This record gives sequence, structure tokens and C-alpha cells, in this order.
Amino acid sequence: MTKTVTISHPTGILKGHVQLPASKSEANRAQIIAALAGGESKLQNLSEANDTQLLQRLLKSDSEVIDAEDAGTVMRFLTAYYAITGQQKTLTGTERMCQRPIKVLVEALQELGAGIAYLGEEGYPPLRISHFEGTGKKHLNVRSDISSQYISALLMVAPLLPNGLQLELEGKIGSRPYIEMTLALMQHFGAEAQFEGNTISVPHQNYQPATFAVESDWSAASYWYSMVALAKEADVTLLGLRENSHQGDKAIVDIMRRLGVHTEFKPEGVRLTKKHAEKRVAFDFSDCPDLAQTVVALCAAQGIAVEMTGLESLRIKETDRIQALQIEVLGMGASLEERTPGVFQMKPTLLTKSALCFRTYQDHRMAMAFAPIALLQPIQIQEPEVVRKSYPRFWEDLEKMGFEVRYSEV
Ligand SMILES: O=C(O)C1=C[C@@H](OP(=O)(O)O)[C@@H](O)[C@H](O)C1
Ligand SMILES: C=C(OP(=O)(O)O)C(=O)O
Repeated sequence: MTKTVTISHPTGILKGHVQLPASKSEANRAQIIAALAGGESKLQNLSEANDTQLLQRLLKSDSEVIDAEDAGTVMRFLTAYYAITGQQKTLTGTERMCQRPIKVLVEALQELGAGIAYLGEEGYPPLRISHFEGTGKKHLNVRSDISSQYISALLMVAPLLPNGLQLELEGKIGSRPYIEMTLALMQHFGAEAQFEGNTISVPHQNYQPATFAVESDWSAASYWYSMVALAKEADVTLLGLRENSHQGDKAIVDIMRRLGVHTEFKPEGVRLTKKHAEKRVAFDFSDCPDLAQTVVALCAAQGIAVEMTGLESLRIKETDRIQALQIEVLGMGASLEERTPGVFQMKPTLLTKSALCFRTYQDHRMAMAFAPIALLQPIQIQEPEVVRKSYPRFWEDLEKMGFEVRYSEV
């Protein structure tokens, strides 16, 4: 039996306000840094997203076995947190988490003096963290082309190291805005750092407890942008988003300007209305990999040809997102192919009225990226509960905006 949701929209007209979930990326940085700061920090607007709630529970847990489930930030940030604070823990996660690499982070922490062993395959969780005997090493070379989460994890613990830390980033810097978000949050809690060229320097210093209000999630906003692009008429306000955001996924504003959505910044959030869409576009997702699925699904539905680069990290996220997208757009009559190394092209056809049922591969973003297509025709999405990772109220919010959402098991 597979849980399935059938979604349709009777009018195709979207009007109203959406209260988005708060950013899980900001929340999880704030929670780690607040724990390192000690004292009484006040974190406001932590969302119900499982990734956020999970970290909150785990930071309070005395258990020696820690299950990071499918949350990349939780796995990577806690590895550095437990290692540098000298806690004995076994860190594990879902089957998929144990296929997501962590070697770059583990080796960096080992160089700093952490005792970490692999309990399964070398380079992957589960991990056993046993002790910390500081080597006093200050300068580390770290690859930055696999996941920025390793860099963020190291940066957040860096102020605790007696000599601070100087990271030399090697290779392409993927997901760079997430590194900048980490530095911004560190600064909010009183820790200064310098990012010049490929070098990030963090002196030894103390964090200060602080109040921090998490912004709404720009990645979650991207699905509403897609809905506005596909709607017959739309006037939608997404609450709690700011023009001066820490989140790199604010790039959706510029992407969607070309794909049919006008953004107006207002004090309460962003107001989205429809505009003309281009028929052929090219985007680099190196800075905003979580937006790629939104764009692929929208372009497949709208018959927009798109060339994409910067998708390398998609293969090691909640699922192999390239493969998942290739399979799902094929069902829509579109093709997604790597034409030359690193350059993907999607050739769409205009959507036919054939029945569409999308699989989600235990990936919240597969569900949310394809859901907007329900504005064109009724669709089905399998395992709809995957959205709990970042946006648990996603289906309820669709209903509030006039979608019909029916659950079944087939
Ligand atoms: O640091 C973060 O909060 C994140 C960084 C990105 O991962 P990578 O750095 O692995 O690309 C992003 O895809 C993920 O959803 C959240
Ligand atoms: C990749 C993601 O999350 P994480 O790496 O934190 O599991 C995501 O939310 O799209």
C-alpha cells in the first residue's frame, strides 16, 4: 500500500496570504550556536519542521545514541558539536543518511584532535565520537565542492578552539550563501570572522547568548512562486520574508522574474503576481541547489526549455535528485539530460492531459516541487508525508488556497 494524495484546483485562481514555515537552515545554526554560547538565548519562530524539532530534541538528549534521521544539517552540525565539546556519542541516521558522505568533515575534525571512528563504511555515517584532545592545529585545507554543511559545521565550533581556525577552501565553493549565513549567525551571537578569497579565519572568542528571530523559509516560498506562475490568476502574499535575507534561496525572486512571477517587497512579506514568462532560460544553481527541483518541475509543466549548471550536489541529497527528476519529467513527456559534463538540458513538451502520478523518493522537495502542477490538471503525489522535513503544513496550506486535497492508499 502506498499513501497517495490527489490534488486539484477547481478555479486555478490563487488569492490570499500564506504563513510560511521558518527556515530550517537558520533555525539549526541558531540552535547549535545558542547551545555553544551557553546562558539564555531566545530563539523565536522555530518552525514545526522535523529537521528543526529533531535538533531541538537531540540537543537536550542525554542518550549516547543519536539518530539524525534524514536531516543533513543535524548530522553534520552535531558531528562537529559533539566532537569539539568532547562528548561520547554514536551518531546515526536513516539508510539514506548512511549513504551521504561525511569524510571531509570527519577528517578535518580528526586533524583538530577529535576521536571519530566509522562504524560502517569508511567516509559515511554511522560514526562513533569518543574524545577530543586538541592538537592546537589552526590551519586546515577543506574541500568545498561536496557540501557546504561541512564548512558551516567547522565554522560554528571554531571560536571554541584555543587557537581559532583558518579554513582554506579547496575547489569550487558550492552553496556559498549557506556559508555566509553561518558567518552572519555567528556574528549575531558575537563571534567575528573574516572571509577573504578562499580563506575563512575565525579567532578564538566567546559567543554571547542573544535573541534571534528566524525568518520565513525562502526555499518553501519557491513552491508558491511556482503556483503563481501556473495559476490562471494570482495575487498571493507570502508572510515573513525579507528583502535583506540571510538565505541564498532568495534567488528565487530573480529566477521567477523570468519564469512568470513579479515580486513586490512589502513590510509583511512578498506579494506575488503574474507576468510574462520566457520560453528558453539558463540558470546556475551552485548557490541555491534546493531551488533546482522547483524550476525543473515548473519548466516541464510550462513547456520552457532550460539549461542548468551547478547541480553536482543534487546527487547526494535526500535522494539522487538528478535521477529522480529525470524519471519524473519523463512521465510528463519531457527529457532531462546531461549534454556535456555538468551541463543539463531539459526539453519539455507542453503538458498533455494524461494522468500524472509523481513519486517522491523520500524527498520533501520532490513532493512540493511537483504539487503546483495540480493547477493545470488533477495529479497524484505518492508518500505525501515527506513534507514533514521542512514544511509539515504544506498540504493544509494548499487547501487554504483553494486546492482540493484527498488522501488515499493505493
Ligand atoms: O547548510 C544548510 O542549511 C544547507 C546547505 C545546502 O546543502 P549543501 O551545502 O550540501 O549543498 C542545502 O542544500 C541544504 O538544504 C541546507
Ligand atoms: C538538502 C536538504 O537538506 P539536508 O541536506 O539538510 O538534509 C534539503 O532540505 O533540500
